[in-house]
Amino acid sequence: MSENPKPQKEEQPERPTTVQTFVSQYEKYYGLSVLIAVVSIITILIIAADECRTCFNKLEEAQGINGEGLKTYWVYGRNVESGYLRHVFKILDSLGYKNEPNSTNWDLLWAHDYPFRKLYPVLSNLRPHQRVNHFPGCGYITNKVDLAVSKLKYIPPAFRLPEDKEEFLRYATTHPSASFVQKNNDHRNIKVKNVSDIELDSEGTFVQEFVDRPLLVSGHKFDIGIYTIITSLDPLRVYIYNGDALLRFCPVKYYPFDPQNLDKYVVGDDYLPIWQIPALDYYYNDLGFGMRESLNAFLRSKGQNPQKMWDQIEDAIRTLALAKEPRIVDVVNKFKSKHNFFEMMRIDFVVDEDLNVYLLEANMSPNLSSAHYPPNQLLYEQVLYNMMGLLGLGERVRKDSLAVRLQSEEDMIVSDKQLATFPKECSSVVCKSSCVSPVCQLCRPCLSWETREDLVRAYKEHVNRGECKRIFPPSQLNPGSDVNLEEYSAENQLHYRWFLGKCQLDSTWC
Ligand SMILES: Nc1ncnc2c1ncn2[C@@H]1O[C@H](COP(=O)(O)OP(=O)(O)OP(=O)(O)O)[C@@H](O)[C@H]1O
Repeated sequence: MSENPKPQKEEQPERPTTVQTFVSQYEKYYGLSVLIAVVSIITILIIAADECRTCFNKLEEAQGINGEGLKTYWVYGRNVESGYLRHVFKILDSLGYKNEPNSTNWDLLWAHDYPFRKLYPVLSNLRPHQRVNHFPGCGYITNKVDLAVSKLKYIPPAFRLPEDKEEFLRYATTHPSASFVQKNNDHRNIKVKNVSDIELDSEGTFVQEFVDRPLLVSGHKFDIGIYTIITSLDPLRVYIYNGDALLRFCPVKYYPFDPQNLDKYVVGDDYLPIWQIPALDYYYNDLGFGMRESLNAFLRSKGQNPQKMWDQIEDAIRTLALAKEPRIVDVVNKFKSKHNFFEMMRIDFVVDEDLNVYLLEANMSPNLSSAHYPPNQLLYEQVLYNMMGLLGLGERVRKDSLAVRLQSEEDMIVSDKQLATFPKECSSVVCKSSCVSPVCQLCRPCLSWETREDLVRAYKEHVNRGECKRIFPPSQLNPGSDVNLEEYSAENQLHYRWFLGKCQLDSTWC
């Protein structure tokens, strides 16, 4: 034995066979491949995650979430910088909106001018939550000629010239005591004329019977402007701002009447404001009544019943909206969804000595600037505030966008039980077995998705209506509204019935 043993001979590896070489090579490359695959998958995942984040950001952007927690609006109109929309901006600001001039992701477009021709590519493809303050085709109501010659109840007879010249002359012959005003589309410079002075061949004009014997206050003729909001077409829902009305007086006393003196019978830009009318001074200036209540108090003091006048005004608005609805719907149908649009206009009336009401004009973008008459600021802001509330543009639930977020939030605001009506009928055998009967159509199993959505909107409007009053569907308590369901479209009949059902459960819906 040697003391220093030789280190054992290292075991020599066995020399590999061809197959073994192949397997070993394969394992080497396989390991590498797995490594490459794993690295690739991780890379793909990282890129995908990043993409997802971008997508999500884009989605948020598309929904109008701007990270600052503010809803956004966009303005369309000429010379907006001059400030005539100041009160609109103020209300939007207080409701948590910010102006986004360069974005397409706005929640609300406030258009002072008719926007649908110039902005058709944008407005024909709106996202569900985006709202615009006009309906495409609203001109069927607000265009002066269209309105005047529509031969509707409450509108003084009017004739398009030169087309209806013969008809006009026949009318003038059979109504020898009538006098007329000739107007054009811009309506300016109207003047009472004898039939012989009317320019019968003047293109683009119309002639309208003049409402004589107007109701006077302190000797002044006046008109009444009613702020009217159409929230939906097909089914139709129309509201008025019921907190007040705009009363504008002619600057010069009506009698002795002189057709040459327009200040006696035309309410112009420099009208006499209510706070300068002696007979209303106590009600308006001392008691703090609004314009509407001041007039009511004045009429009552003369032994007249003002309700006669307001009932006719509501009926006139209802009649007008119902008559024009189908034509506006035809235009709206060229757009992606009718639910993007609403309308707020001011409809002007004159009243005669017997409190008969005449509808003269519907202004598409009524003046909301108090620059000329600063005390009107409160009226304009209250009209806007109540209108925004009604339309859900100033919801109580704080949102970054008008886009719907959580279903649970929506359910909290309105769920099936709020929409349920006619409990007895809906649990009857008839409604259990079929949806044919008109009332059964409102029971939950029979409600289409689209109808349910309409009812959700109607419900929200009712609870958010503030000082707005529903004019259509008409109140079931209003004796002035003789409802003839046959004259309504199927959608409007269904909607009317639902309001009737709500009214039977809770009188605030009547
Ligand atoms: N047919 C009529 N009968 C009696 N008065 C009329 C008639 N048409 C117009 N007027 C008077 O002339 C005023 C202005 O007419 P209208 O509203 O038709 O035109 P406008 O110049 O566009 O007015 P606005 O400033 O209200 O837009 C009315 O407020 C009313 O006092």
